[in-house]
Amino acid sequence: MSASKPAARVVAPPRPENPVPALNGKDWQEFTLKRIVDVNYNTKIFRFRLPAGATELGLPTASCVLVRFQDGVDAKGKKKFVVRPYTPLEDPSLGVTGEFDLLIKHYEGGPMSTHIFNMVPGDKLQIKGPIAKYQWKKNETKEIALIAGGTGITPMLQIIQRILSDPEDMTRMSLTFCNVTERDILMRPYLDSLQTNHPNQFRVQYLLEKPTAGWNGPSGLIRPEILNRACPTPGNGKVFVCGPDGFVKAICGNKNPDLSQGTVSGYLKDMGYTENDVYKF
Ligand SMILES: Cc1cc2nc3c(=O)[nH]c(=O)nc-3n(C[C@H](O)[C@H](O)[C@H](O)COP(=O)(O)OP(=O)(O)OC[C@H]3O[C@@H](n4cnc5c(N)ncnc54)[C@H](O)[C@@H]3O)c2cc1C
Repeated sequence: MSASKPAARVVAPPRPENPVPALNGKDWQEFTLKRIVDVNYNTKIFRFRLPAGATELGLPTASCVLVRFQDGVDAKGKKKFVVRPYTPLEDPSLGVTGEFDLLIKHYEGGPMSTHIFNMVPGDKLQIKGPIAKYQWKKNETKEIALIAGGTGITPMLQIIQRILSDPEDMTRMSLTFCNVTERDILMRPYLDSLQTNHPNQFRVQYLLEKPTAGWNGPSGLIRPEILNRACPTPGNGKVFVCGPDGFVKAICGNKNPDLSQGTVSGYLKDMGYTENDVYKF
């Protein structure tokens, strides 16, 4: 990929000079669901309205939020809550949209995803944050690889959008998006359009575990040959990894139980990458 900046950019209106963030890091706040957008057979986008006065959600890239709903009371009459982390789909601080999106996959019997899938526009959800995961700094490296499995695409989207929206950020990105079948690929038209509009800066490869007839991309499980195609050479860029535990474990080893990064193991270690080269979401 060449370093020249393409003309077309991610559609993001300019950030106001004095942004007012909705999130304050400590309080649970209620956000009203505005719209639901179908993505595929098990995943939808839930679009929430920012509260009056806020111009952005207030997330550093890349961060997640905590979501909760009350699930009855305990024996002492104290409220019980189900709490889960989610990664807003795009970085709302990129522009004044008055709203933000959560991309959520439904897990059969999963309390939070079932609760959210039962919501209708006008319903409210309690959200707290942000929880900063990785503090992206423009041009901190020339090249990055983003390796995502399933809904692990969400923090990658924050990084991609942050970089493509900043005319001064020349970082080149390679996304490897791994899914079970073709219909599991989330946001594919959007990702393809980014590749078309930013050919010098963004490329995507899809890997399917169980491809159907006619699939002419790579198939099988993630493995060094696929990673080799995507990753900068060790020491020359960063590799971001996000997905189910078994996926992350095979690629670079899981995070520690206290959620610190831990050492790099798995394929990336075998390929020569160290803790400096890898970030696990
Ligand atoms: C930092 C972080 C950010 C996240 N961001 C998102 C996001 O943007 N969108 C999104 O849809 N989810 C995201 N998740 C997962 C989310 O927090 C919940 O775990 C998920 O929605 C299931 O919650 P639940 O209460 O419905 O089901 P649970 O009762 O928690 O789980 C139901 C079943 O699904 C399985 N399961 C749960 N989560 C996963 C997973 N990620 N991969 C594979 N199997 C899983 C469980 O093992 C269980 O069998 C994120 C998780 C983390 C840790």
